[in-house]
Amino acid sequence: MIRLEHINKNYVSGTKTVVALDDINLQIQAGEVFGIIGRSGAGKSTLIRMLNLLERPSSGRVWLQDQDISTLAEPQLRQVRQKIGMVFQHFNLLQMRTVLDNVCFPLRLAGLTRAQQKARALEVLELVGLQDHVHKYPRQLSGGQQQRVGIARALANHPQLLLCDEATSALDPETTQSILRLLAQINQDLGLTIVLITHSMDVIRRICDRVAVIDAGKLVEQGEVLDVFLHPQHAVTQSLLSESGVEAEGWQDMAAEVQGRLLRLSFTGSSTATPLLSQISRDYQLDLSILQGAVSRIKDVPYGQLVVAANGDLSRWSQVETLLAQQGVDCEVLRP
Ligand SMILES: Nc1ncnc2c1ncn2[C@@H]1O[C@H](COP(=O)(O)OP(=O)(O)OP(=O)(O)O)[C@@H](O)[C@H]1O
Repeated sequence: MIRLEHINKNYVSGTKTVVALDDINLQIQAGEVFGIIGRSGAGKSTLIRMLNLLERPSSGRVWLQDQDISTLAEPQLRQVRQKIGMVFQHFNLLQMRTVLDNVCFPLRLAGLTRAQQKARALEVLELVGLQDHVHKYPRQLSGGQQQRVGIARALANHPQLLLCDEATSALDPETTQSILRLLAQINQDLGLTIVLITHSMDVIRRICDRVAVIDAGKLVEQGEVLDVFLHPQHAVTQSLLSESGVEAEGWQDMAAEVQGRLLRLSFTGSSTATPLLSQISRDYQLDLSILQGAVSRIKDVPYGQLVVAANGDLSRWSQVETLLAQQGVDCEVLRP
């Protein structure tokens, strides 16, 4: 759908050059929800703005379907941008215009008549659940409702791609959930490709199919959300996960106090509901103590991680490993 090829972006201010993006290669598939996560200053905003060329790369190419859009002049780019909607952290609504007029705005720029603008605006406002608020002004709406207007405006021109720039960062947790549910529904019902940037692993966990981790302008890790959550490779990914409380970490502090073989067990899907530990304990006469645990969901898939100490006769350990593998549980030996 959209592909970044060897993208570099430098900002020069005075004698200083800031390398905001360093050789980024990224491919986003049609129909997926793709999350980009990183710490403050990592380059997330610069990266998402490359996808609609609100920022031009210092070098490298941006492909939308089979077209290299990085070489287009502004007038052609404006046409391409009509197919790429964008949602902003602080909504960016016109305060002196009604909800309806805010959504009509991009349709007017696209050359639709007033009647066509109104018909389409009402359609997308209904889609985001704001049909009863069309004549209000932004200041009369809650933050979540304002973001719904932002989403309706972004959807007005039937985009193929929706970019969300920290779309839920200014919202409280409950409103964040309702906006994330709306984005997931739009992705499913309209088949719309969504790219979002966030500093929250919770946002990634709730709606993304794939994730890329960016650190100091470099893409340090990417993959399916489930794989990255269960087997994070890069130190930044590991610390973002452990801060978000969705990874079973912190076991090191307790490891010295317990004896036996230390294991990290990763469960997904139906294996999270299987009483596997009691079965192993009973059948192999092992004492199992849980040092750390986290159980959650990635999109609709339950998953969990447990750090467990196993004590007793470990001579039949290979059978335990076979049983775990048969049940789809990944077993990593943290201490033999
Ligand atoms: N217009 C600019 N001029 C100079 N430096 C810039 C400019 N925009 C961004 N930068 C720098 O580029 C780097 C990446 O910034 P960017 O805003 O993309 O990061 P971010 O991950 O989105 O951060 P945050 O989460 O805080 O918004 C930072 O060091 C930032 O200071």
